[in-house]
Amino acid sequence: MALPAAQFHDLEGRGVLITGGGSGIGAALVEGFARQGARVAFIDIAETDSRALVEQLAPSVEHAPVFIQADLRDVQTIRSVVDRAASAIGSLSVLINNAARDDRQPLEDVTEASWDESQSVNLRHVFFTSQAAVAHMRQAGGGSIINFSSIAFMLNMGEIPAYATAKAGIIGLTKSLAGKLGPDDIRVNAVLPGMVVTERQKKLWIDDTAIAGMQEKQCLKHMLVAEDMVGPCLYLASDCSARMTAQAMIIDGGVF
Ligand SMILES: NC(=O)c1ccc[n+]([C@@H]2O[C@H](COP(=O)([O-])OP(=O)(O)OC[C@H]3O[C@@H](n4cnc5c(N)ncnc54)[C@H](O)[C@@H]3O)[C@@H](O)[C@H]2O)c1
Repeated sequence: MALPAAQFHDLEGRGVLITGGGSGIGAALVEGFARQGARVAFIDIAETDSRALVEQLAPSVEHAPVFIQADLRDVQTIRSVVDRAASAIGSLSVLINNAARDDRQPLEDVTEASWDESQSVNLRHVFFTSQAAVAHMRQAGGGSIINFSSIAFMLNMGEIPAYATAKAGIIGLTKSLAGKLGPDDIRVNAVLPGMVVTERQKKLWIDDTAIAGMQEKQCLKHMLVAEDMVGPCLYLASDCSARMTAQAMIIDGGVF
């Protein structure tokens, strides 16, 4: 699957911040928005992949993406990196909270520390990054926040209690933020990907049998890849969805 051919002209020159943009779905989003002519900044903990992505894209897009290295588990640094991103790209109208880490952990092995770690990498930064972005969006006259949840929390998967909790929490957070920020014309929506086959997923968790098993459940018999998440996010970022907020959009090939 290639990136969508559609052009959303209102995204040209728009300030877009993507968390976890260095690899996987985030990297496809960085490329997808950059190819729309948006001014993209992305935050990631991983330097090598992120720098390689900027180098790869810079020659062929109007505005080279700006990479800011940070660990989003560290709440103290979030405000300063969001401010840095906004000043590097000139304004901030779109925030995509995509960073996460879907560690598996059997029930018996969960500790207080591992639970808190999971919430810090999968949920807490979604709130604090949004909180830091709001001032910039108000300045820009409005905005769109897109939060990455997952269908995983609806699949009764026993080995991901903390991750599933975080991804379910993102739906509640999305609705609360949408209620608070609607009067400022800041829209907040969630996306719930299905099984998206990325390099990391293949390396760590899924094999051909798992992919075939999920395709069996999907209405659409295609393997989902990172680029499949780009079109829905372009739509949610664009004025095409101007009256859509507090929603959760499932992109899973029709499992649910
Ligand atoms: N791949 C799937 O099948 C799938 C399914 C459902 C939902 N999702 C969601 O989609 C989003 C992207 O998933 P993905 O598969 O591309 O993940 P990924 O692991 O490939 O990429 C996540 C990115 O976040 C970055 N990151 C991780 N911890 C960080 C931290 N502390 N600070 C800053 N950056 C950090 C990583 O370096 C990486 O670049 C996630 O929110 C995930 O939960 C993915």
